[in-house]
Order: sequence, then C-alpha cells, then structure tokens
Amino acid sequence: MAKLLKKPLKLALVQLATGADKAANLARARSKVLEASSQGANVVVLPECFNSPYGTKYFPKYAETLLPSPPSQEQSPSFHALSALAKEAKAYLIGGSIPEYGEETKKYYNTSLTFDPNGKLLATHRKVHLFDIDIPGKITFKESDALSPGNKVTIVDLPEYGKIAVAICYDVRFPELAMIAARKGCFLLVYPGAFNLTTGELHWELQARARAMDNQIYVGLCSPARDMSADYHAWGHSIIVDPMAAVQAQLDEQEGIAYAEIDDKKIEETRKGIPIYTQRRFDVYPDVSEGKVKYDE
Ligand SMILES: O=C(O)CCC(=O)C(=O)O
Repeated sequence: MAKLLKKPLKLALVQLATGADKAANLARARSKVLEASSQGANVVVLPECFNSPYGTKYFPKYAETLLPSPPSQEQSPSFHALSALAKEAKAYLIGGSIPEYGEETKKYYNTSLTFDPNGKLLATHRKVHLFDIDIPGKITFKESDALSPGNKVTIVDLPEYGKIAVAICYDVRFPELAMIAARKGCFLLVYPGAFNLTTGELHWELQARARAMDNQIYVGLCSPARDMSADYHAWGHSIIVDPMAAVQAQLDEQEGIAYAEIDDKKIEETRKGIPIYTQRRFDVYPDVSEGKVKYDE
C-alpha cells in the first residue's frame, strides 16, 4: 500500500483559554503555540473561534476580511498573527477558526486558515455545515442566524508529510466529508471545534473515534478550554484518535496541550489487520468520493 504519510510527525492540539479581548487571545495563542513547538510539535492546531467568544452576536463584531489576499494588518490582524506565529514556531499551523466577513459575498463565515512553517497561507476552510440545533431544555443554537456556509471540502498538502483535511466542529457529524478526504489520501482529519456540555458528553469522543474507525486514519478535535463565565460553555476534552480508533491523547476541560506521535505504520497496520479498504462493494453502493465533489470555491 502506498504511504499516506512520508515521515512521522508530532501533532499538538492547543486547548486555549479564550476571552473577549481579541488582542489578548492572539497573544495567548502565540505563547501556547510556541510552547507546543518547543516540545517538538510539527503541526499545531488552535480551537474554533479562538480569537473571539463563541456566539452569533459576537461574529459580526469580531469578523475580519481576508480580501484582498493577503489582507492588510488592519483588515485581518488574526491572519497576520497566525502567519507570523507559524514562522516563529517553524511549524504548520492550523489556526482554529475566526469569524470572517467575506468582502466578495457580503456575508459572514466561520473560517479556518492553515499556514506553512514559512508563514505562507496554504488553505482556507469555511465551515460547511452550520451548527443549528434545538434540544429542548438543553441547548438551542442557530449559527445560520449570523453565518453563511462554505461550499467545499478542504484538503491541504503539507509537502513534507502528506495530505490532511481541515473542517470545523459541526462538520465532524457528516461522515461523507471525512470519507471523501480519507479516500483522497489524507492521513489526518483535523477539526477545530467547540462542542457544549450537552452534546460534548454524548458525542465528542464518539464522533472523533467514529471518523477514525470508518476511515482508518488519525483524527484530532481541538476545543477551547471551558469558561463557565462565558455565554457558551465549551466541552473541552481536545482529543487525538489513532487509525484503530483508540484515544491517543485527551485533555480535561482546562487549558492545556494534547500531543501525539502520528506515523504511517499505524495506518498500514490497521488497514492490513482490518482490510475494509479492499473489501468495499462499490458494485452495491456508490463511492461518495467519486461523485461530484467541490474542492474549491
Ligand atoms: O455538533 C455539536 O454537537 C456541536 C457543534 C458545535 O458546537 C459547532 O459546530 O460549533
């Protein structure tokens, strides 16, 4: 079987304590990402909405524009902070997500930016599935009140290592997206995310393990730390799951960094032991990765 991952890497998920002050969030992100890289991390991930509080009323206030590309410092301080940070850390940086104002569409998005170790932007993912749920007495959230969805699957080539997919939080509930990425050769699925105290307990670990089990690749879910004084209470528990669906690292609800070694051997072993990759029956059902898939907007 062809290698998915050219050489082993160390993955770090930064479970950041965030607040209402954007500049303070960016500064804190810098110190934790540098801590991760000083521990040898090659790929570092930040959480969903790491530069702002999570909530529909906050998105327009914190939104930044990314056009023209690259944007000016004034248009997107977060873009510049992340780019500089990737360079300083000498690591690939998956910059969680930030509220974005699309200059071309006049709409708001929940957007993730990925930078290479030279600070170059490699990919942009706008959350495809918006978090609209209503569990009476527990949680009602309607992200679509403020945001519009993105329209593509985001696969990012990290030249030294191989391909990863980036999607955001609620996107993890849609196995098709993960399946397409895996069948296109990704070795890792990364989801900056902020589940809550209801669905976090029920589904956070289950979703991570299910995506890993179905696709026999690594999965990382990176949450903000929990802040009970904020409007939205994040589940935390940032997690890295291996291709056999075993939990390699998981945090509690407090600020911290989850680390794991990621290598091709584990993918190969898993697929050799449980060879679903060669046992699929595309004569009985279609291969979703072979249909019409949008990779670019
Ligand atoms: O799927 C869930 O239960 C939570 C999703 C979420 O919090 C989000 O998409 O931001």
